[in-house]
Amino acid sequence: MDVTLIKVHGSENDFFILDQTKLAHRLSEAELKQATQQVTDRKSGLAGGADGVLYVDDSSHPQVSGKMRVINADGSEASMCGNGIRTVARYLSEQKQQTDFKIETMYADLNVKQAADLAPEVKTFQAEISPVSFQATDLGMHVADLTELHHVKLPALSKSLFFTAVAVPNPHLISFVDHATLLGPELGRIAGYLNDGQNPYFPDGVNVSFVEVLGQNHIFVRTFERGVGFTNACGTGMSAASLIYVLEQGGDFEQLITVRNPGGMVKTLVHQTDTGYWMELIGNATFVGTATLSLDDLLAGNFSQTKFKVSDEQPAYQAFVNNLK
Ligand SMILES: N[C@H](CCC[C@H](N)C(=O)O)C(=O)O
Repeated sequence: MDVTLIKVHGSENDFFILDQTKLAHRLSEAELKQATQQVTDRKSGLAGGADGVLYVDDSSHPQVSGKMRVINADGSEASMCGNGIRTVARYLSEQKQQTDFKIETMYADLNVKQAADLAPEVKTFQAEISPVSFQATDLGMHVADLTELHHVKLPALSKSLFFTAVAVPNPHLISFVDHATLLGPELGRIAGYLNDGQNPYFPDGVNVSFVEVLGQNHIFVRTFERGVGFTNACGTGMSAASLIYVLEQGGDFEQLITVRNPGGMVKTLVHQTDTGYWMELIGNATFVGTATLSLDDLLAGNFSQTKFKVSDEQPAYQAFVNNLK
């Protein structure tokens, strides 16, 4: 059985899209994990590897155009991927000739829509990021007897930093830092510990982001992702950071927030309802190239004979990034 993989990225947080509806039969859970670990490997994987694989399927929910499952590079499954859902939205938009529709994810059917291009030839989509929860039970967090973590010091992690934890719905730990700390070793040290599988605070791991405020409604987010490590950007991390920026650091509800990241830039909007919060994440959905190979080769990690057909989109994205101030 042949499989087609599309290499995509949102802010250079890169993935392969695998549309299971095109297969003769669905992959087993073990095959999903093995295929992901093989194809994403930065040394031996396909086309330089990736941060994860986005598996697309039909949704059984009414008025929902498709379903997305997120498997991290280490084979663990996540409930959501903000950069990834924008690329899946573009894929489904082109498959189904729709521009405003819903995608089923683990905990919610999320609204997605095509947005005005952020720059010439930079295809742009926006996605609803929700549900949002501060509950320790939704975060897989065990910090003393705290049920929520809002701007608190955790001496076991750092003598000086303050942390807020939020699920969107995947788990995020957010800390606002100065420029030197943003770029320094602390993020890797703290996140490496919280994702070691042994620590008592986040036994299942957590995405950790350091955030620097650059100006009003202008932040920089650097993330160490659960199941991956450092990535060029984390869509749910940037959305979570935007929410905490509004709640704790003077950001504005309902105003576009410019979020810089090592891979580029996205825009976010933070909304408040009478029951809580939700965000919108607006950013590129770049298709880098495609490859078709046998499932056996994918599962075995045999990519040496695989033809990867590069698209013409990356130069436009690079020009967009080069023009960012
Ligand atoms: N590593 C994340 C999933 C991918 C999220 C990130 N790539 C994004 O764009 O939101 C987790 O395990 O929760």
